[in-house]
Amino acid sequence: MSRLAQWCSRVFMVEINQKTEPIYFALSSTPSARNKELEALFGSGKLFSVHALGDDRVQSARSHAHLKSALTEDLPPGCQLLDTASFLPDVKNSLVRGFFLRDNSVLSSAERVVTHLRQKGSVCVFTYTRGQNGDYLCSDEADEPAERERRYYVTPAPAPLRHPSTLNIINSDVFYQMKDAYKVLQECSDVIPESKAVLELVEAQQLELNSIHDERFPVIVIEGLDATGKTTLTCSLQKALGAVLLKSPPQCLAHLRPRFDSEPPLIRRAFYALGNYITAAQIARESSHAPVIADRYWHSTAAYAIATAVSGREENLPAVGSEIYEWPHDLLRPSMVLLLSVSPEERLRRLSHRGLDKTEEESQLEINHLFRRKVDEAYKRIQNPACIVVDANPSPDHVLQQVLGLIRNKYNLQTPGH
Ligand SMILES: Nc1nc2c(ncn2[C@H]2C[C@H](O)[C@@H](COP(=O)(O)OP(=O)(O)OP(=O)(O)O)O2)c(=O)[nH]1
Ligand SMILES: Nc1ncnc2c1ncn2[C@@H]1O[C@H](COP(=O)(O)OP(=O)(O)O)[C@@H](O)[C@H]1O
Repeated sequence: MSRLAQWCSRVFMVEINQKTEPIYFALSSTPSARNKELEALFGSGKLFSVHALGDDRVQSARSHAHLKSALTEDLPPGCQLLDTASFLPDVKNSLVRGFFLRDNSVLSSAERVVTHLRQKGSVCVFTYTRGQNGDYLCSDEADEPAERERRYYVTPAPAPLRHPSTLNIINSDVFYQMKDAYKVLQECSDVIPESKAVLELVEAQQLELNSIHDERFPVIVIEGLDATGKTTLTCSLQKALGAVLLKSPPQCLAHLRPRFDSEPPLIRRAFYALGNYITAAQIARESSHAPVIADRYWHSTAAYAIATAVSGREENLPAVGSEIYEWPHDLLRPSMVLLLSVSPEERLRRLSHRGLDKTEEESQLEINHLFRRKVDEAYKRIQNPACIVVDANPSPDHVLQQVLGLIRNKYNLQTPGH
């Protein structure tokens, strides 16, 4: 069966932008009635869909990232590059991300770029052309000549029940067992040697964790977007409670973060997930003799991963109660998670005062209110434990007293010297 024939069971989703509904279409051997949405999408010019190929999930993830930068760099002005994906409706792990090219340039120069990529053999390219009766046809240059005689028509497809971007989240964007994240970095170790260092640190900490059982003192996690006041509050709590201050990712991984922050989500999220397991071992050790304050933990990892993976509107997030928001059963659970909530204006004021360079995701937060809203909503949907939202707009001391009150109400924690 030709590759194009194999893709006939799939639905394609093309996102014009983050605010409008995507356009869905499928390929069929029979033409369909004309459809204004497809007319708007296919309109005029040369059209291609391009998907990176890879022998395994690590190679596919990295090829997709390289393809995006290659297309962004090489495509001439006049070409539109749209995020696309193909999937089997409501089938987990069936999502294949790619790009849809609309070439309105004078010299159809996108075709040269696409042909070059196809010749390198690293991508799957479908070409869309307008038929005599005004319908649209799809062809695959890589198909055998005999196969190319077959005609595949673009036909409208209904929107699926679950937004396609939620199909691959489990164990590609968010990990629910250490061994699944561990496996991703094992698969990377030949192309990313630093993976070995991370795996060695995890093994060392896990050995230690197995020897620690009792957790006598509370473990309080402070969560929130950048510049909501986590660092300020966690330092004050450390002093006020005589607590041990930890963070995720742990300090022992700090020098490796830039390396993994430059990798696609599959690898980056596995790195952060393993960072949480190392932090968990440190929490288990320290909470046997003192209260522990953690600056970020699994809520950050899951919320940023989910908000990044789920494209389009906030409504596309997995529904409240979804398994996607469930805490990993093999990850130490904190006693309390406090989510610092600050108005967008106050947060920007603090960010500008802080003057530190922002991570790529924080830069995203500034230019993309939609992304920020999705991170915030994902934080609040995570269960077991759920976050307690704290108004962090007031002064540092007011926030500290508010949080100390919450902690003391729940635990009989005395301030040293009181
Ligand atoms: N800590 C942490 N950050 C993550 C994770 N996934 C994505 N990120 C993003 C969220 C933020 O954009 C950035 C946070 O980096 P840091 O943890 O170093 O926070 P930083 O100390 O820079 O800012 P902060 O003052 O803690 O908000 O990394 C994760 O699993 N853990
Ligand atoms: N409650 C607060 N009111 C006003 N400014 C604050 C408050 N908490 C922190 N800040 C200031 O806001 C900036 C970001 O605070 P920080 O603790 O680094 O946030 P985060 O760790 O969440 O990124 C810093 O300049 C800090 O001095």
